[in-house]
Amino acid sequence: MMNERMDPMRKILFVCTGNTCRSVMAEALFNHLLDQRNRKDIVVSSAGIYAFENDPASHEAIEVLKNEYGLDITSHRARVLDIDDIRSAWLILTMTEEHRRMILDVWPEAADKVFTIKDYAEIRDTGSGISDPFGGDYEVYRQCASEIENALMHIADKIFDNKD
Ligand SMILES: N[C@@H](Cc1ccc(OP(=O)(O)O)cc1)C(=O)O
Repeated sequence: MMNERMDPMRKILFVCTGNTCRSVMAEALFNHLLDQRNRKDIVVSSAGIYAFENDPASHEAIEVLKNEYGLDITSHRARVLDIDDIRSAWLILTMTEEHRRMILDVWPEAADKVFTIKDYAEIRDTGSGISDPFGGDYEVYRQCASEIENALMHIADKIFDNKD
């Protein structure tokens, strides 16, 4: 992986399919974690492999983040992953193995910085993916956010412990 001393702002990019549910929640939850730990050296963003540009976050994702975490994602607008994202990212965390493979099919040069979020968090439970909550109810989204949050806490510990 790129030596972080080359760029004081490390960019972490979360990727899902539509950039209206999982990666948006991951972006907001990780930003929240960074605020809590007073880390200003990491920039977070998100994108989707098949996003419809400018779609807002899904209603359920907005409600879950507001009610369960006090976070406002109403200003989010979906966007498609592009080459600039790939080049500028220090770390790219995908929701599923399929997302990871799709990225590497197009940009094999990114192999050393693309991981599924669960693999990078070293969580080995029921498979390596965060399932798509699209079309599910509030509880499905609440569980999805909680699964993402758990992975992100492991990732924050890993990044900060190893890189300080
Ligand atoms: N299934 C949607 C696209 C979509 C897929 C997944 C999805 O969830 P996420 O943002 O977590 O990838 C959002 C939107 C459609 O066909 O309109």
